[in-house]
Amino acid sequence: GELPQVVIVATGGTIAGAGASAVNSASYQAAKVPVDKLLASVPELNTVARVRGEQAFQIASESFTNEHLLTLGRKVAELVAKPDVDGVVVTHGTDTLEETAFFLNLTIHTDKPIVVVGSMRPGTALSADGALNLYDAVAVAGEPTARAKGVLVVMDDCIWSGRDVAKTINIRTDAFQSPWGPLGMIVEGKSYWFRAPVKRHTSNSEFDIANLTTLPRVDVGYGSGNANGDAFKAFAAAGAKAVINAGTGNGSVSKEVVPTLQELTARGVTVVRSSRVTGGGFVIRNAEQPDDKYGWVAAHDLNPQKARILTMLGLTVTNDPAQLQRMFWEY
Ligand SMILES: NC(=O)C[C@H](N)C(=O)O
Repeated sequence: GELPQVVIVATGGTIAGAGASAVNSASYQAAKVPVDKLLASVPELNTVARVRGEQAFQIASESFTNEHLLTLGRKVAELVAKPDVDGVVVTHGTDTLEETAFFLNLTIHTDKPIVVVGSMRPGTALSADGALNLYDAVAVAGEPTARAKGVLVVMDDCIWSGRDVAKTINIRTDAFQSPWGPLGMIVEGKSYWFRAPVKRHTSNSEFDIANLTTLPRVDVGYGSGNANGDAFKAFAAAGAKAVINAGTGNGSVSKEVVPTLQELTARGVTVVRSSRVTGGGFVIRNAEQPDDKYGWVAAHDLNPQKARILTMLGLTVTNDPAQLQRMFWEY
């Protein structure tokens, strides 16, 4: 039959990176190779889809801002609205890829596949992983079976939900993991599915960025031994509308920090309890801290950086902690 039409929106990252020599797998410059060159370097893409590229940005993903998220979101929404586009691939640095994937998962109202992809090694390196990752991502984006599953992340032969996948190691090609496992595998251009997300996403999301020019400021404070509330106070003083506590363990909060967070709540700053546990924090309401009494929100299984994304979007709708908590259960 006819090949699906897939648009590749390039944002930079290591998948567009270049090093001085083939042994440079870790020392290189991200965001160097333009999208047309990237596409031309993998001619096999043309066997799974009719592809064209658009250069949205050329940046390393650690420098992604809220403005980048909004601009990218609008670009992707515009593309999926076109009848001649069957799917979209976003190439992205891996450092904040999980945040952008979750953001798109919550804001693009479509059933068409949107796949976010990156690489751990630049294209100039021995055993570069970008070419196969890109081929896999394009194949998945052109797949009818990938529709209505939310925004996907393809890395290292695995298909993940953009909701809960996260970068868990920065020096191996199997960098991305989710506590709940991959949704499927992509092998030789064919998708093999095992499960589908049950959380609200894309077509079924209540969030709308069409008329937004900014997102509310939300900052993340990190929990550790000997913690204090100074960073949270500074965030609030600088204008944060919400703070995420990247808490220890179950989202626990040091008794040194609790009074600061209570004070912020009293001043109208939303407090969200997440967990710094990398393999999968799981924060339960009113466990560790009395959230009902304090008016706090539990981030459930969303890591602090993903909790920031949902909190920003939630605050565009409401700052009622009960409504925000509902969102953390539903998305
Ligand atoms: N592997 C990568 O893509 C890392 C790079 N610093 C980035 O996120 O843009």
